[in-house]
Amino acid sequence: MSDAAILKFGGSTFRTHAAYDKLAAGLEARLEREGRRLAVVVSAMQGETEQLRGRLHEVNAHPDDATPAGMLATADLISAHLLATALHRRGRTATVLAGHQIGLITNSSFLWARVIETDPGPLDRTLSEYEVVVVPGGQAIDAHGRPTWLGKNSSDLSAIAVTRAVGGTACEIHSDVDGIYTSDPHLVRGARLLPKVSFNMAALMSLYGAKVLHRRAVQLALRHGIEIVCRYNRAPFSRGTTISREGDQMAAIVFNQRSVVLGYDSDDCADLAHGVFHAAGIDTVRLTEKPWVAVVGGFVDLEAVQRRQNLKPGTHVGVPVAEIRGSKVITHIAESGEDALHMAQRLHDRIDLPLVDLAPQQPHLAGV
Ligand SMILES: Nc1ncnc2c1ncn2[C@@H]1O[C@H](COP(=O)(O)OP(=O)(O)O)[C@@H](O)[C@H]1O
Ligand SMILES: N[C@@H](CC(=O)OP(=O)(O)O)C(=O)O
Repeated sequence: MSDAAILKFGGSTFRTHAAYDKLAAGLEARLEREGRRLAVVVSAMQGETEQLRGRLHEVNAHPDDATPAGMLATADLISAHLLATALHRRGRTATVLAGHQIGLITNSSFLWARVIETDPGPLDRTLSEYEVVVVPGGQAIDAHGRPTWLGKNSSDLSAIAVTRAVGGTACEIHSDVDGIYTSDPHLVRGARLLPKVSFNMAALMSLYGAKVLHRRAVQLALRHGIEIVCRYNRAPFSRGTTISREGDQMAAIVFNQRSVVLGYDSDDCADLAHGVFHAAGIDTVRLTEKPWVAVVGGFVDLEAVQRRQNLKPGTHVGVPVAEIRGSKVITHIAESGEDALHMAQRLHDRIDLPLVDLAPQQPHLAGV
């Protein structure tokens, strides 16, 4: 077991090539300060994964799942090599462990794969040889050695899986925000930083589409008691939120303009659709007051998934905006992504007011 620190840097860290040297300088300072080795999980440069998806779709609009799984994660691999080479330029020993080398074995659900086996050997051995081991996020292989993808924005999940593999108790996740806020601080005026958040609250926020942390990463961290420390992605890497068992439950307004609510003819049809999406690893919430399912976070070829699974396609109802109060949630529905933004702002403006008659998961069609 290694005592390495586990750090993750999201795609927002890498807007230019110069960012790799800046980060290498920050990592070097930490190596000199602490003397601990570093396992660093990195995401693709911002926008690169979707550029690759665009290129793939130009050639085939409906590829099989194995092809994007093999192709999209190469963006994160390139990013990992750029960081390793920036460290080499500074005279540091660093190497990359790609998806087929890190010891994470998943099922064969190529685009939303689940880790079923972890071999700590490769990470432990490599950390004993190099000061920094760089791991591209999202990549793994199935039991046949075929490339699998942990899903959109899954580098957080890779980071927690790596922490677990090396027996670590904390994982530091860096982004262009220093932590979890009461709503998206780039879109909602007055959003406030939440310094201590419980796993349940963080998981609930991710489930409803708060982009800052991957839902399954929070779940895996909870299962293994791994504390998540959210930090800003530039020096001095200020620490904003800690997610732990001791964290607080509080109020938040969560929305993701890419999420969509689908309506079905009956509760049975909605339950079936929810089950099918869930089995495919796609994040959905069954809104129980009506036969509606919220598909969270976008990047799902809804048409293809529904056709392939022989589902009668759901009708487009709107965009969900979740009002979270502790463990209770009301899902409001906005007509469009733009509307969701205005609705989130109005809800956030009254976030400190007590809410009367709060019913869990009750969808509200009317605006607020
Ligand atoms: N409640 C929230 N708290 C903080 N950030 C949020 C929240 N909801 C959405 N976000 C968004 O999440 C973004 C960070 O996630 P992401 O874009 O995936 O970053 P990275 O590329 O670093 O992983 C922020 O820039 C912010 O706009
Ligand atoms: N290739 C991944 C990278 C990732 O996880 O992104 P981020 O850490 O920036 O959310 C993606 O775009 O899905």
